[in-house]
Amino acid sequence: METLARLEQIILERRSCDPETSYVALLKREGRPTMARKLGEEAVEATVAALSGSDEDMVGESADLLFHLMVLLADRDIALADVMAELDRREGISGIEEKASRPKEGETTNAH
Ligand SMILES: N=c1c2ncn([C@@H]3O[C@H](COP(=O)(O)OP(=O)(O)OP(=O)(O)O)[C@@H](O)[C@H]3O)c2ncn1[C@@H]1O[C@H](COP(=O)(O)O)[C@@H](O)[C@H]1O
Repeated sequence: METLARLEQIILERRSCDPETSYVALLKREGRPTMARKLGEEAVEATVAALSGSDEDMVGESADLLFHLMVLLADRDIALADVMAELDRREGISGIEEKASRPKEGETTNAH
């Protein structure tokens, strides 16, 4: 957690650096669609590692995935603390229970 908080600060600082020497600044220059594409690619790579890679592959791809998520959150001006707060809010709520409480397909939340 401390590591992610530090990474968040580093990313905020590096965004305004020279894209020739900073990958974060390069992603900023390329723009949000590139950041989003990279996040998607890293998610796929992590998925492949989970299914057929070594533990080392899985660790590496997970780190890439978290890094690119943090870059995108920074670009959206969303604080890591907000994501952590959402996870805290969900603590103790079973995913099964939460899914079952959603409106069924065809149902609307507004009674007319
Ligand atoms: N944690 C990371 C980090 N993890 C992954 N990466 C980079 O993310 C990229 C991952 O992309 P790929 O695996 O797809 O590699 P690739 O195929 O070469 O990339 P593309 O050609 O597809 O763009 C690589 O360039 C990695 O070096 C990271 N780059 C930076 N950081 C952190 O961000 C800090 C600031 O970095 P700079 O802005 O580069 O100074 C660093 O000190 C680190 O703390």
